[in-house]
Amino acid sequence: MGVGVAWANQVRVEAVKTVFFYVSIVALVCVGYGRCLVGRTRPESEKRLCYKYVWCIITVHSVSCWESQARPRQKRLAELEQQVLEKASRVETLSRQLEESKRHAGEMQGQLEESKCQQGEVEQQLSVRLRDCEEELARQAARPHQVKFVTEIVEVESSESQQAVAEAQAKSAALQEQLSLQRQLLRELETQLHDSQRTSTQLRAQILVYEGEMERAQGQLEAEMQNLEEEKNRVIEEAFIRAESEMKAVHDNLAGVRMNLLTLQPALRTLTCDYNCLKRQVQDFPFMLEKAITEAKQEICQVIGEVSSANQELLRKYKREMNLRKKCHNELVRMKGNIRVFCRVRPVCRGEHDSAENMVSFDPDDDALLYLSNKVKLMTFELDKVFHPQATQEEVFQEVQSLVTSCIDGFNVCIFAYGQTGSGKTYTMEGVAKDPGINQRALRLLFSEVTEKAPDWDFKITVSMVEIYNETLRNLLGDNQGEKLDIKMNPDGSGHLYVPGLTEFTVQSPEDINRVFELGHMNRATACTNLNEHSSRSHALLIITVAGVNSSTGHRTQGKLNLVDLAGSERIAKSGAEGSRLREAQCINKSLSALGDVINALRSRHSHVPFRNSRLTYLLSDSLSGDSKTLMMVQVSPLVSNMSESVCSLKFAQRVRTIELGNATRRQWENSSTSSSSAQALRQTFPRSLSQIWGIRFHSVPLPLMIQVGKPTV
Ligand SMILES: Nc1ncnc2c1ncn2[C@@H]1O[C@H](COP(=O)(O)OP(=O)(O)OP(=O)(O)O)[C@@H](O)[C@H]1O
Repeated sequence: MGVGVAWANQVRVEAVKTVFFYVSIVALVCVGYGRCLVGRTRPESEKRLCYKYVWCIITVHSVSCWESQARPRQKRLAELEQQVLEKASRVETLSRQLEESKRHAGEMQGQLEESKCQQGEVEQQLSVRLRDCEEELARQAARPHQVKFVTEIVEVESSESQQAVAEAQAKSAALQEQLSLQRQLLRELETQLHDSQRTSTQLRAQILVYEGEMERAQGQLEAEMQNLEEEKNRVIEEAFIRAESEMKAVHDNLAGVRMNLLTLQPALRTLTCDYNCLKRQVQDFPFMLEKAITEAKQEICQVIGEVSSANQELLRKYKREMNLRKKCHNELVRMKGNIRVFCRVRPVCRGEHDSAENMVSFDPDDDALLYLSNKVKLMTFELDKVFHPQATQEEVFQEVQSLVTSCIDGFNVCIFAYGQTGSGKTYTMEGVAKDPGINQRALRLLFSEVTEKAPDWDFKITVSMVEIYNETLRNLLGDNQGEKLDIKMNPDGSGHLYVPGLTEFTVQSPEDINRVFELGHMNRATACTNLNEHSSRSHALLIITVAGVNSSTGHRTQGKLNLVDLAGSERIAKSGAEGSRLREAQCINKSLSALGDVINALRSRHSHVPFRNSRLTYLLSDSLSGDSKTLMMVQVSPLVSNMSESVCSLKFAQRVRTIELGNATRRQWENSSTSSSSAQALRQTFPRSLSQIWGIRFHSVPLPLMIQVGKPTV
């Protein structure tokens, strides 16, 4: 039953598989047909090939299907045959058992017959003996006289008769005993007979049971054999029918495949033809490729030639534009003035009780105006830019960074911090560790700028640090702090100055920048007992040289940036210095005066510029002349007690600034008595608002005065 269900399941699974296969084939054909429809441009031979391919798949699958269905049937047939063999062997075993039982029953019957026979014989013997004994007894009984006689005789012949009686009695007892034994034996034989009869009855019943069972088993076996035979015949018949139909289908498919093969041949011929054509093309390809490469090379060469001539043209234009840009820049700087003056008012420091609330004030609308008021009057100072006490280091640097970067373009730049002691010069230039000043920020900016230009330009940044104390030059990056440096004319005949023995440190990474400042600060500190006091009385110079070469044009630039923290500018009279302090103050005064003279002479286009009047101006001579740019950062203390020094510093700054306004046109106005009134008239023609809108600034000091300014008084 279970086998039948499994068989049915398997047939069902096969049927599902077949249906699925045919559905997928139909889908494949549909897709193929759809593609053929879409790609109508495909050759007919390809379509035919596609159909043939599908037919082949169907044929192969049908054969494999038939095989896969025949395989389980054969297996089932083998199982049935195995079952028949098993049943046959069981029937044989049962027959053998039956034979055995029959033989056993025969034996038992034989034994029974024998026992009966023996019993008859014994019974017969016993009955004969019994009869003999009874006869004897009867004879004995029938002879009483004889006994009496015998008794008499016994009485006569007593011993003999007594013996004979005793023997007869013993004989009689023995016979009696034998009789009882025979009776017992008879009883036992009767019991055995009963047992044998019972066993025989049982065996017969068992034989009957076995015979019935055998008949039943044989009937079952025959029925099952018949069923199996029928099933086998049916299955064989079915398989035969299916195989026949499948064979027919296979034959049909085969015929189709043959037909397809016949039609494939022309397609194959076409393909072979195409292949030969392609082969010829492949053979020709290297020549075609070579030809194409040669043509492409020629075209590329032509294009390269065109591009290089265009490049040359662009380079020429670029150089022209660069020169123009430089000229424009110079013109712009010239218009703005090569000297710019900023003012920075430091905040009131902790512990300073001298409130400056009313002494310094600012114009909310104009960041170039600063007001100083003492008890009696209010003074107005106009500069290029005024930084109020809250201005950050970053804000200050924002204003000076264009000057700093111009040294990459080959300009010489000087930035001075000027002011009395304690007005914030060192703070502005050096700053503090957490908030560095112009020096560090400038070096970092230059480094990042040249790094950005690195692909086109090869720049080298070198740094030197010197200190001028009592007109003596000291190298702050060198090993020997006691060595005094000299300024000499360069023996190469270039007319430039140089300082023999001055250390030049090449900056190659941002870490180098930190190293330079640490070393400079350390060397400056080791050379003096009180750094603060010492720094007030000496000028500190950071000299940065930026030299670059353009890798494509070979164009070279060299610019120098001088960052100068000047010594304190307080008046000797007020400080009341004596001895060494007096000499220090005189030296400071001398160098600051010389700086004023140089600026004055430069802006006045004097034929002689007194650079040699101090070490400071002599050292900076190449950075102050020509197209160089100068920024003076005037530091002002907000304290009332520093009022007079603040006024002096601001007056000096303003004079410096007004000098630069008298540029090219100043020469015409020099020594002209009308120039003052002309400038005044010009100034009056521009309303202040207009001048602010156009960025043109007029100053409160008359222009001719600028030229008349002599040495700045400090
Ligand atoms: N803008 C500022 N913000 C905060 N503190 C400042 C500022 N400017 C100056 N100071 C502080 O004022 C004090 C004096 O400044 P600094 O030492 O820079 O003056 P200096 O002009 O260099 O003096 P010296 O000529 O003696 O060297 C310092 O403690 C400094 O930190």
